[in-house]
Amino acid sequence: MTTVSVAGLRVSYGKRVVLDDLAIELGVGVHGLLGPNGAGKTTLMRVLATVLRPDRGEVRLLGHRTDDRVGLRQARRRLGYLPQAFGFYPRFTVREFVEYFAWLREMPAARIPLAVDRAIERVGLLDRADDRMKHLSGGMLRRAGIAQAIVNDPRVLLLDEPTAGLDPEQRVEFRTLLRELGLDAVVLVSTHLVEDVAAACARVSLVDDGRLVFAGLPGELIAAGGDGDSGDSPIERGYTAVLRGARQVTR
Ligand SMILES: Nc1ncnc2c1ncn2[C@@H]1O[C@H](COP(=O)(O)OP(=O)(O)OP(=O)(O)O)[C@@H](O)[C@H]1O
Repeated sequence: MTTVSVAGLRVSYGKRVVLDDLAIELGVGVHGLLGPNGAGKTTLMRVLATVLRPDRGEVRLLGHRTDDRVGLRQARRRLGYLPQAFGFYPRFTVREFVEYFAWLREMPAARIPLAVDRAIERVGLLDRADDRMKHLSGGMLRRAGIAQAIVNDPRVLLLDEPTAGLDPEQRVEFRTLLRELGLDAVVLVSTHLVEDVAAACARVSLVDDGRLVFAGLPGELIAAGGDGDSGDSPIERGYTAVLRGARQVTR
């Protein structure tokens, strides 16, 4: 079942059009979002997270249109979002930080304490729950960010470069968490680590210069690559082959 659907999406910053007539449909499961620097991944995430209003196009989250006030509020309650860069009050503890997002997403007060501890536990930060945010390492901050994104048990979870700064052990644990979350939610993960996609994503989309140039199974992306394509792994070679093909078509 499609739970996120975008059609005819156009977004510009000033005169620069960064997403142009983009359409994408996502169902339950983990989806990887790949693309070069500046391709428009974060912009797409921000539109889906309802923090950036598109110039035009239709965005539906869990059946709700985001240009409708009532629908927007309903969708936001079931949304989780880890931005690429996120702010926080440095004196908040990890627990206070996650609690704050539970409250923002209008969770029933009685459910918050358990949900907060569960989210912190799932990212492996329970032993640091009472530490102030300003005392965390970069990778720990990222994990606190993931905890706030999942605290409301979201049906649509948007993670913008969640593995940036995670050590290899944490990255492996995070992939396990992703697969768990993807059992009953739409999870969209943007990353530059093509290997994360091969390991944890059921489907993959590739954006280049504001356009969707590939959507399919990781195996299909791998199959697109050949020995002559650059890359250290089969999926990296598929990635460069698809980009090269898309750029030849537009020239
Ligand atoms: N606030 C902004 N104002 C003006 N231009 C912007 C703004 N945010 C992004 N852009 C431009 O929009 C384009 C798409 O940026 P976006 O951050 O969505 O790409 P990305 O695929 O997430 O890149 P990266 O992999 O480097 O994070 C880029 O050309 C970028 O310079």
